[in-house]
Amino acid sequence: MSDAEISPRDRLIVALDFPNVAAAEALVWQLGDDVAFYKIGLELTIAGGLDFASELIKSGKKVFLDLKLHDIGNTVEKATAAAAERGVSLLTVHAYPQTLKAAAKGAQGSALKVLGVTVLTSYDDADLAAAGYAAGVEEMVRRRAASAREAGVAGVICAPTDAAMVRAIVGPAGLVVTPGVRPAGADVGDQKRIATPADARRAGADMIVVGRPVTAAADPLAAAREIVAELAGA
Ligand SMILES: O=C(O)c1cc(=O)[nH]c(=O)n1[C@@H]1O[C@H](COP(=O)(O)O)[C@@H](O)[C@H]1O
Repeated sequence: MSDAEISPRDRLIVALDFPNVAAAEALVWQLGDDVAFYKIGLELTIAGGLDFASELIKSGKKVFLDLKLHDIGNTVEKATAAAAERGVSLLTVHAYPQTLKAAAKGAQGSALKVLGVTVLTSYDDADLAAAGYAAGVEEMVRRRAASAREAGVAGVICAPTDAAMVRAIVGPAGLVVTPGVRPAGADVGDQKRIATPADARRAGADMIVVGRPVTAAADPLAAAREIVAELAGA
């Protein structure tokens, strides 16, 4: 499917960051046909989310398994192959060359798309310095996006504020997915590098990941619909 053929609805991935499957299930039921793509991350995975991922896939939804893998090559390769076996569409690994190459190998021959996490959207230059890195966010994002391209994974996760720069590195075929998305006026929470859905899309994001602005909204369905409408207009 070419980029132009992806509908605005399919560009929204809702993050099911819940402490149990019942809460995630209730939200999916509430959002109905308005949302087709869900992200299952660390919290829900630990609380039974893997079986729930299989159920979602069976019901026709797409699943992004956000495990942000980072380990020795053999472990990453086998874990990626296991995720592919489960039928999830997307899987995250941290964008270190060894890890990316192992994940690319594990996904070989399957429909699974591996995304390399560049620099977390909750990090700024000071956070990288505190972690011992000499490079700032921009240099690190550039380096990691290039590593993802060189390893041959499907794409990257980056902040919407980095999307244009990343697009230039990964090219038109690379998948650019951006969390850290906040509709105008929404609570920022722990995110530091953010943009609105329309700005993320205009900067070159193929898909956006949204959690709390939908899951914590008084009316999650209305919030999701507004985001899809904003994407459609961008
Ligand atoms: O890989 C991710 O999805 C991710 C990468 C990143 O740099 N920042 C980031 O926020 N995320 C995830 O995206 C979601 C954002 O959630 P909200 O801040 O509630 O919209 C969370 O599930 C995060 O785990």
